[in-house]
Amino acid sequence: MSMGHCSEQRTGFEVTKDWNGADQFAIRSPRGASVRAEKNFSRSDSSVGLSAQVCLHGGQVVSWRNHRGEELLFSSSKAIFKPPRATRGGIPICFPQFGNCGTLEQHGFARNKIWTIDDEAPPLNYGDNNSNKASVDLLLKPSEDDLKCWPHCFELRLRVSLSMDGDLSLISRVRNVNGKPFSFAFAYHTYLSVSDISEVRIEGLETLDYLDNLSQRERFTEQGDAITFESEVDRVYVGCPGVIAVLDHGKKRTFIVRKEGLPDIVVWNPWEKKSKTMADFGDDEYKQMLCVDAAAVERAITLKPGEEWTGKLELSAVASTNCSDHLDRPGRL
Ligand SMILES: O=P(O)(O)OC[C@H]1O[C@@H](O)[C@H](O)[C@@H](O)[C@@H]1O
Repeated sequence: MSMGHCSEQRTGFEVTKDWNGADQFAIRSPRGASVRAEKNFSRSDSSVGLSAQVCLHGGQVVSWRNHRGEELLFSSSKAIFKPPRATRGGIPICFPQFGNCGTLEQHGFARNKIWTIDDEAPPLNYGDNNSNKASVDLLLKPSEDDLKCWPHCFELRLRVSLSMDGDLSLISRVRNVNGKPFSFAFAYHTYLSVSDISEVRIEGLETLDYLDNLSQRERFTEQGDAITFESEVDRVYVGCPGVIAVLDHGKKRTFIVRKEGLPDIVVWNPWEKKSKTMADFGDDEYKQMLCVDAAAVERAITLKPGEEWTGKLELSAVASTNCSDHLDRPGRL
């Protein structure tokens, strides 16, 4: 049975079974923060309090809970849990393609594959302090079938960490182990759970250019003070700052989205009409979700043989919608 990489900060790890009988890998940190990897997603009752769950199917984070045990990521009540299909919710990984911009399946194949626990994850050559975090390392390598449709040998590593404050971080590394350069797109397709989409606004994307997927990717410039929602939105904001805020006035909560190595932010809500055409969306559930994806979409990332790319997403949930709080990193929910 596969055991995960275990650093000295961790007090223990366990392999259990979920209610489908699939392997589930859990690590617990000294103050009880836990990150759990499951082979298949299940609606298991995740431990109350600070926690995150990661599926080996898709390398997908499917749950992130604050100290009160409140779920911070959206999952559809009609999500379909049958691999190879990605489940609707959490944080699917889009790689090596985003959307339908290429010859591969929508959003690439990574979200539909079974990843493995990475027993020997190389150290991050990157200023990430992993102390006081619970983390799990996952790995995806291409199968023979993957190589037939995307003939590039790669290693895609994902470290999912939960800090004692409850911040969730995802660090991905793509290494070219191929003889030739290759290019790819990448996105953390992050389904945030919100009270009601009409109560939500995004700050930090004002005045930026975006490609509107609802208008054949035509380029526009954002005019408003902040982004609010009254209809379907599907946009790629390009060249974004490293931190933006998603304010949920209904829940009096702010998500702080920090990113590195990922220049774009994709904002998506299908709204009522489109969500009704999607079998894995519950009635009116579009109101309870907002996808805010840290991404490299507008321009592909190119790696020469032996090169590695790193992209990081860090999410914090703050119990306030007072703008001035964002930068001060106040106490988490
Ligand atoms: O239904 P999927 O494949 O998970 O994609 C959902 C949406 O994902 C978004 O990120 C895209 O911008 C949308 O165009 C897409 O519809």
